[in-house]
Amino acid sequence: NPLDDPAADPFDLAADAAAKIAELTGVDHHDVALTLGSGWGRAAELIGETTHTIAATEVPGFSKPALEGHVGTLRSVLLPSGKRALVIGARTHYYEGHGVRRVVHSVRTAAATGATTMILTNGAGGIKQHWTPGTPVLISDHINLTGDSPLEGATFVDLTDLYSKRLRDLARSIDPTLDEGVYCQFRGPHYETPAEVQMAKAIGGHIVGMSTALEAIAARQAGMEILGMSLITNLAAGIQQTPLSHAEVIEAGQAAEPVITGLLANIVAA
Ligand SMILES: Nc1nc2[nH]c(I)nc2c(=O)[nH]1
Repeated sequence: NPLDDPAADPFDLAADAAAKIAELTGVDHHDVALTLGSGWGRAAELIGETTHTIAATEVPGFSKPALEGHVGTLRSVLLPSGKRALVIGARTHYYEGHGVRRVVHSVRTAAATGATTMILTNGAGGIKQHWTPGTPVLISDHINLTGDSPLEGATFVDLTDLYSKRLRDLARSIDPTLDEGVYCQFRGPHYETPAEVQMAKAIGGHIVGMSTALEAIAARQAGMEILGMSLITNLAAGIQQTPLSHAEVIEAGQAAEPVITGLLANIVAA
């Protein structure tokens, strides 16, 4: 992967990726980009007409996803409004150990296609007791526990209102029952111990996951407005009395799919 070359410029590679997407789709500008996390995979079918589907491996800097449940494609979707959405079904997780540049390449590429709104979705563990598996929640802020950053050098970027309150209010105007919470990104790939979940709770977290925070920082650096949403597919360790299982996670995501993809379709159409 060209991003593995320390001498490579990640922004040049994002521009190359955007040019490749334009070449392969004939679409030279996208307005909004969506990253589909566990359980959100079907959203592209509901938000508009998918006119082009590209294998992510055909685009510079993207790689085959390590996680089943993630499709390695990029899709250009024509929205009812006539705007264009770039749907990223090829998320690289930080726990894959390929470095943070690979994790945020899709966001930088989306910005290079012209997108000014970045919608980051994920599957995550819930700390609030009343969140049952299959509950979608808005991300109000994050706590980055990775100890890493996509920003390099003296790049001091403000992260106030990182998860746009305007877009959260828009989402709530569509579904007033939507709750929100602070997302804690752990490195993973292991799930948290009950003690780590209690730590996350003690420091003000409501959601635990293994993605999103680093992508959001890169999206802010690119000047994008960000909406983050988590599908609570399990209660975090210790909050729920039974052990976590990946199978349970996939199952809860599938059950919630029609609800959350309809929500996403309405938000994007607004
Ligand atoms: N860190 C973390 N990530 C997750 N992703 C999903 I789906 N559930 C979890 C969880 O409980 N913890």
